[in-house]
Amino acid sequence: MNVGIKHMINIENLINSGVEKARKNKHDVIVSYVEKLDGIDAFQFIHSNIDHFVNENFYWQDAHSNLLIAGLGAAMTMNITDINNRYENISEEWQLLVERSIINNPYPKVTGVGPVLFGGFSFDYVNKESNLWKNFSHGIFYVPKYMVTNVNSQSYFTMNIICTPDGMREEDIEQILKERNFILQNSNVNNKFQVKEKMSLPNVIEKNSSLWVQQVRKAIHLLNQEYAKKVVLARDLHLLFENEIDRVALLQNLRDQQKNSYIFSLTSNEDCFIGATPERLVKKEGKRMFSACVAGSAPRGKTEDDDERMKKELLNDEKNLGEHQFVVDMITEAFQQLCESISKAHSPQIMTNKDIHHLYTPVEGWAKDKKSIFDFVKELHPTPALGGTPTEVALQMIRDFELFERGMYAGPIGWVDYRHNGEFVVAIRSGLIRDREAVLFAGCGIVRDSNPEKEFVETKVKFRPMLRALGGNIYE
Ligand SMILES: C=C(O[C@H]1C=CC=C(C(=O)O)[C@@H]1O)C(=O)O
Repeated sequence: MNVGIKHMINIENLINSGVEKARKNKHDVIVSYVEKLDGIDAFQFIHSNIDHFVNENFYWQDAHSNLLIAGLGAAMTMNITDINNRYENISEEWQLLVERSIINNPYPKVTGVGPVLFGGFSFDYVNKESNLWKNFSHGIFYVPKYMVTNVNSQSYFTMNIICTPDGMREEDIEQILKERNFILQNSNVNNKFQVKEKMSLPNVIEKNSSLWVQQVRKAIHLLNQEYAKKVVLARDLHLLFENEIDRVALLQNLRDQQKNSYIFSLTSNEDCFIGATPERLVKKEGKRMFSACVAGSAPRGKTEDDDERMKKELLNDEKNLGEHQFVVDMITEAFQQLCESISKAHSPQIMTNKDIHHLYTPVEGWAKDKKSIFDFVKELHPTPALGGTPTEVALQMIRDFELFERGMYAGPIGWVDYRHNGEFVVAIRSGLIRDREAVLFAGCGIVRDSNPEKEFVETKVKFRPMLRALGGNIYE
């Protein structure tokens, strides 16, 4: 792999310009340097270097594996301090950072290269203090130090360096260049991934299951009193392993097993939030906006005929269609507010994943001037696929009835690049990994004619992707 001297000189010059600009303007400057490097695979990049960046790394793979982004280290971090203005604050901070950056990108038409902000927001704006989510709090975003983007069969390497008004010493610059070369040499294609040891079988702790069914029953009672129309209630499942969980192996299993899902992983200190979700919240490509209504579910059939029957039944099932329609109405309304024009399918289609079928209605639009991806996230989250209808009543029911703290589960997670394109998904089919423990989450849309026992069975199906990837297949 060519880690060339020419690049080193260019980077050094760029850092010096960054330091000068930072000094002159008395604010931090991000210097971003993009190279096209054949043969670096985003996953390979993560697994070869993760031991040196255990506290800050992320991985993203879209549902068609068209775009893979992997990041290591944090050039800068944005924490959410003011929960009420979280979308606006992150958006403004990002805008400012981009305006103040120096970017050397010979490939300006390529999405997801150069400075990229990756991260997520917690599901609820009212978060109880919880030990489980101590490393994520209300959400976290960071610009990686090193990043690989795989798109359209090409590989790009981005390096982001923060220059402060205090300047940078010669040794620091040398150190940065050394680190870059080390990482690139490590990421060599011959360095094939191997699971270190087979994961031990976990002890799966299914606590509060009958209590959860009771809570769902109580919620249905309230829905029947017209308190709300729909609420999504979730439960947690704890897995305890003998040894520390191999996160790279888990990521690899999700990639192998959940072919048409978005695969995401976000590490903050010793914790990793990871999952394989089928659900896009919003994607921005210039002014083109895409969202997806994904709600209403049926398990896969055991035979092909059975599977076809399941799909047909789902497409005609009143309860599921009703549950789905709340999501369609809400996303359509949000798009009508933020877009100049919109289009959507007239009736739901089927989206099929390894374990489950969903009702699915894509929605598209052309954004009004100056609308950022964060404006869309703010308006869309939480859709009734994750919260309920009406939103605020549903949120209160979730706070009252759920038996765990959602944290980042079901929240928006994703990325935005320096040209303000990006994508956010809803972080379901997910879990939090800490040392030997995994906490998984799964929920269901509850409406007036829901059956609590059937909803419980549906959560089992939704736990399967994470359970299988972790080797704890109690619900197969
Ligand atoms: C809340 C979850 O799923 C949502 C997304 C798709 C279908 C759903 C449903 O059919 O209930 C849920 O609304 C979850 O998987 O944890």
